[in-house]
Formats: sequence, structure tokens, C-alpha cells
Amino acid sequence: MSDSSVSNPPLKIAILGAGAWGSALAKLANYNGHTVYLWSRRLGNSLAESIHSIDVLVSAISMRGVTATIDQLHSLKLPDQIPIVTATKGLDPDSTCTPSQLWGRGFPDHPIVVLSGPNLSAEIQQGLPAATVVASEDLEAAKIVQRVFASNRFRVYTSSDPMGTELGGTLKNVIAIAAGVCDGLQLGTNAKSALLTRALTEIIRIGTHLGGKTETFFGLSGLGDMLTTCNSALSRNYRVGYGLAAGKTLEQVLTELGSTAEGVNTTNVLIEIAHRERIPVPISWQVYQLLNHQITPQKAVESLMERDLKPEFYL
Ligand SMILES: NC(=O)C1=CN([C@@H]2O[C@H](COP(=O)(O)OP(=O)(O)OC[C@H]3O[C@@H](n4cnc5c(N)ncnc54)[C@H](OP(=O)(O)O)[C@@H]3O)[C@@H](O)[C@H]2O)C=CC1
Ligand SMILES: O=C(CO)COP(=O)(O)O
Repeated sequence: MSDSSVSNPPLKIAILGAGAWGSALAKLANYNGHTVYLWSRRLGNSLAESIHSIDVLVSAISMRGVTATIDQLHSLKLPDQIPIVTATKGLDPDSTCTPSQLWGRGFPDHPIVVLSGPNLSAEIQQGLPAATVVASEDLEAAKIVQRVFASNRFRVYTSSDPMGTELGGTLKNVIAIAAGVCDGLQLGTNAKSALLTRALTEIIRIGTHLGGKTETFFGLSGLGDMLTTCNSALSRNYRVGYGLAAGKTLEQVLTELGSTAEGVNTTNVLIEIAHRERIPVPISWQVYQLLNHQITPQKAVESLMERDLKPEFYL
């Protein structure tokens, strides 16, 4: 148990989704002495029993299961006013909403907290040090969640910008695919730095348009998560890009992965939003065309290099 156990009374936490991330979050909460009820379809346990008299609900369900899970919870009795934590990094293809928006609409009387940061689950399962952000418009709820997960191996910061925190973690998955292509094609360190730096500008452009704050994208859940995901073969999104650069089909890469790579769906939804809102997203657009079999990885690089010349910033 961690040193903070005295000031951190044990709570009952339900974690929905027993995949890679839900299991790692369960381990972190267990480490702090909390009682964890881990639920997933695959485990076959009862959702009603898992949420009975809990203090905090955490969702680590992949994007495609979020709406169905919210619907299922509606027919059950969720304890009043408990914080709902969303740790999903994705965008809903039907509504283009973020997971926290879906949870907020589904449970308007509950504080919604976004948990997002550079958090590769395999490293967290090994007990390696990491940090994350818990963001909410309800600071008290964010502090409760901070105490649930914070320990000497997991540093948790609060934030009052849930939208920026969520979008940083979500949009960087698109860039991780591009980074995998960059490394897979062996384009070099200069190219990778140029890609990530311009990608951050792109993320900030779209993220602030959708309501996030600029500073948040320079923090752990933005730049921090982008650095992690774009530089690690542990990242499934990075591996998607790397596999495409090696000439594999998307279907082949996803079959070999056998687990969630949210960036594929996120790219499609992001391009829908960018077209609707008329926001330029040149890097994400190349990723979109690549994923949708419209160009080769080499052609994507050429297109980015041959764009119209312009100032770096409009100062
Ligand atoms: N892995 C990581 O390092 C991190 C992942 N994340 C994010 O967390 C989310 C989950 O990722 P991860 O755990 O890695 O993915 P996994 O593929 O390992 O697990 C996905 C989980 O979602 C559940 N799920 C999928 N579809 C449905 C559905 N229709 N109804 C109910 N449950 C469903 C699965 O349930 P079942 O087992 O029953 O199929 C499983 O528990 C993603 O959005 C990811 O981006 C965030 C930070 C780190
Ligand atoms: O979000 C993550 C790390 O912060 C996990 O990345 P992948 O989903 O690409 O594995």
C-alpha cells in the first residue's frame, strides 16, 4: 500500500472495461487500498452488482462501447452524485462527441471527470513511474479522483479544462499513426521533430476551436501524451502507422494488433469535424487518406512536403 493511505480513506470503485487500461487503473486503485469492482462483458459479471453502493465510477471502455454502456447503466441504479471518470480516448462516430460529452448528457446530475495523460498501460502494469491529469468543471470531484489514483508511482495533477485534457489524449492518436509511418519509412530525426511540432499546432488549432484551452495542449495530456505515443512501439496507434509503412494493409495490421487502436476511428471523425467546421488539418488529412486506401505512405510524405510555403506562425 502507498504512503498516502492514512489521508486517503478506502473507497469502493467500479471500473468498467477490463482491457489493458481498465486493468492497469484497477491495479493503481488497489495499490492505494481501495476496493475495486472490475466489470466487462468478457468477465461475464453483473453490472448491477459492480456499481452497487460505489463511491466512484470509472469507464475504461473503448469508444465503440461507450454509448451502449451508458444505455445499460440507465436501466440500473447508479448511486446519486458520485463522480463518473472517463478514461476513453476517442470520438463518437454517430454524434462526433467526446466520451465526456456523452457521459455528461447521459448523467447530467453527476460530476464528470476526464482522466488522460502519457500512460502506456504496459509500463504502468510494471510499476514504472508515470503521471496523469484528472480534469473536471467540478474541482472537488477532480480532487476525489486525484486521491483515488495518486501514489508514489503515479503522480496525478488536477485541471479545470476537461475538454482540452480529453482532446489532447484523443487527437494525438491520429498523430501517433503518422509518427509510426515516419519511423517505419526511416525518414530520420529531423522529419520526426518537424512532424510532431507541426502536429501540435494542428491539435491546438482544432482543440481550441472545440473548447479546449491552449495551455492544456502543452501539458501532460497534450504534448506529454503525444511524445509517449509517438515514440513507443508499445503504442498500438504507432504500430498501425509502422505496419502501413511496411506495406501491410490496415486490416492485416489491426488483426495482428488484436486490441483497440482508437486513432483509426478518431481520424475519420476528426476529418468529419474539420470539414464541417472548416478547420485546416493537413497532417490528419494525410492520415485519413492513408487509412482509407486513397494514397501510399510515400505519397502522404510528398504531399506534406509540397504544400504551399507560409510563415511558421502568423505573429
Ligand atoms: N491501453 C492503454 O495504454 C491506454 C488506453 N487508453 C484508452 O482506454 C480505452 C480502452 O483501451 P484498452 O483498455 O487499451 O482497450 P482493450 O481493447 O484492451 O479493452 C477494451 C475494453 O472495452 C470494452 N468494450 C469494447 N466494446 C464494448 C461494448 N460494446 N460494450 C462494453 N464494453 C466494450 C472491452 O470489453 P470486453 O473485454 O468485454 O470485450 C474491453 O474491456 C481506449 O479508449 C484507449 O484509447 C487510455 C490510456 C492508456
Ligand atoms: O493512450 C495511450 C498512452 O497514453 C495508449 O496508446 P495506444 O492506444 O496507442 O496504445
